[in-house]
Amino acid sequence: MSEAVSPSRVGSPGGAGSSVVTPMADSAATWDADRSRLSDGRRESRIPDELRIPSHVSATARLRAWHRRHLLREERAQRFYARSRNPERGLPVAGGQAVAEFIRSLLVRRKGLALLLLILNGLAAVAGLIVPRILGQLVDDASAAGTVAATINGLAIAVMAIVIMQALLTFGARCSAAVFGQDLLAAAREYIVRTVLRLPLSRVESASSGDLVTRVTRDVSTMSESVRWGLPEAVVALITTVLTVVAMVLNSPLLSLPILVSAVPLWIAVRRYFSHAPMGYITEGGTYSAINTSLTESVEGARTVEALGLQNSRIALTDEDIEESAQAERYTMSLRNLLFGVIDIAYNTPLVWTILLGGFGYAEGWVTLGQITAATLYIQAVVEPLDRLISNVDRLQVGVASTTRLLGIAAVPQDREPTEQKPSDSHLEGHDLRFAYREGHDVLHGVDLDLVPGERLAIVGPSGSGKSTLGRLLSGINGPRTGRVTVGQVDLTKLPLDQLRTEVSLVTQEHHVFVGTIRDNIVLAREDSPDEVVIDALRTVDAWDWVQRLPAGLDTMIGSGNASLTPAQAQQVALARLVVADPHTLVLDEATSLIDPRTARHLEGSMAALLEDRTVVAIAHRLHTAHDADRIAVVIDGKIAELGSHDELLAADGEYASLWHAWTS
Ligand SMILES: Nc1ncnc2c1ncn2[C@@H]1O[C@H](COP(=O)(O)OP(=O)(O)OP(=O)(O)O)[C@@H](O)[C@H]1O
Repeated sequence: MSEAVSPSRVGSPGGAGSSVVTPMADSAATWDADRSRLSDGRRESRIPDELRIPSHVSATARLRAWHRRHLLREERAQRFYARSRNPERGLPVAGGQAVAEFIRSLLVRRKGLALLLLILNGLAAVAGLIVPRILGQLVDDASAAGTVAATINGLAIAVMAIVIMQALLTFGARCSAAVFGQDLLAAAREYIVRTVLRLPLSRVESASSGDLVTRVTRDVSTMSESVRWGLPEAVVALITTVLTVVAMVLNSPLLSLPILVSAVPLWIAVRRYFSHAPMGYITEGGTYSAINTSLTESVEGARTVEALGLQNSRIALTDEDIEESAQAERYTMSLRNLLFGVIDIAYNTPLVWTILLGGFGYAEGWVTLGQITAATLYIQAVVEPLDRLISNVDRLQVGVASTTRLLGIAAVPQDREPTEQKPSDSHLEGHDLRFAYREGHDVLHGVDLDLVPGERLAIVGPSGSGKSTLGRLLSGINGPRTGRVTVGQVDLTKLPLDQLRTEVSLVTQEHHVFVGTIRDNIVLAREDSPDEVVIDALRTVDAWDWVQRLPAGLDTMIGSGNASLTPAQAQQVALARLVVADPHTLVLDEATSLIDPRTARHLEGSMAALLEDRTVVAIAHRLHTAHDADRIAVVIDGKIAELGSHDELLAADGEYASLWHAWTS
């Protein structure tokens, strides 16, 4: 007699083997979608041949070709950006206003530290600006007849004292910047962790895991880098630059004309850069997510890739992703090159003009030698902070792009609105349940189900008929499109998640083992559970024997990089976790299918005590599970076609009866 009982699986390899079929079919669909992604032109990574720059052409032709390529990359970045802003296509990207509000909220709470940072940097910058002025005075005094050596010595000592003071102020400013940056970073990280943890499960599942992982790893580290270093450095550089220019004007308005004039092209270049860079960097981040998504899919589906011979298409897909990312990086690189080119010209030319203008002004008696000296020193002095300002602003742009992606996670709409309502009892009821994974494609069509507290209901039906979807709705993972699932008259979607899990829990084949001790893994839902409760739970699921044989017993570290558990043991740990959580209703979706049939029957036997007095909805893939149930719901094409006890359904001689006869014959 076959153990495989889901009607569509009758005749397919039974037991654990059958569980491989569905994932492979699902994965094949994903791979097919990937292949069509390759062929439908959405991926457009390569630069067309006509835009390739031939080797022996004139400089103007090269410049024109470079410009055409730049425009082409810009167009592609715009298209990629538009796609990534579409919330239907995975995790959204936040707008500039949300980023500004986020940064403002971080800064407002650290006003004191931010002010100290500004004051110290301002004083250090002012100290640095006094030195050229004194040196200019020194030149004037030295060139004037009759200046006594004591005056010159006094000025030299003043320069030394100011340089020492500036060094101390700079040191203090850098220390406060580091503290400020670390504090901001910690706050930002806490915010991200909180945000990710409150993501609705239904949205996490529909988002690409590669994208989510890229956001919480690369984007967090990029944002941190720019917050820790980019922001304080940019503030310091900005203060120094502004004060240097002010000092130049105070020293000689005439000699500051060249630097003021060169600010115009610089302003234009910076504006142009700012209007394009955010999109470029967001696109760049999106392409990293795409690479991670393809790689994650390939690694997770390695068996399917091998079984279906998809290696070449996976490699081609990853190549396309990498090429697309390279093009996005080249686009932002050309934006930077353009900006830095203009900056180089903008601050080298004024030096020449200042000296020329200074010579002319000196001859005309408009300026002194000291003013010319101070002006040239100021121009030299403005180069370094200006350079730092621009490169840190660029770093901030990358950080802002990452922040928009991180805040995009927070923009994911919630799928439930928790209220204070408390269920009056443990009566679970579903009424007129309709649900669609894709708009306009309902997979449940008005299901009504009234569970009697304490009953055991088995759901059977062909593959794809909607059994698991119904299970997800009954356990509150997804909210129905229409209708309500209530426990004690309260909608499941109106219960806070931690309360929901003590009312009803879904148990699936995905039994995750977290890194930690066996005890940690079991007390997740009720962290203060004593060891006796943990051991009882392990006994209930028949796991205590093997756990106590482990060298460290309950303290044995499991999860990635530690002692590995067999699938059956991992499932037992997951079930023990559930025993401790103690919900009054359990939805079991293939909960025992990975365990070999004998162990499964044994486990089901030992779970009888747990299941007693609880409402159990078992999505049944072995007909004996259905046979033992109080009632059986036969789901066909998203509707309950039959509902009744084993005997009643056999007597009715419908779908269930024919399944049963096929299984027992
Ligand atoms: N995440 C999803 N996104 C889109 N469609 C989905 C998703 N999950 C399930 N579906 C579709 O919804 C329908 C019902 O699926 P469901 O998994 O509920 O059926 P099932 O009866 O549990 O099947 P099986 O016994 O094979 O697990 C199927 O057509 C399936 O392809």
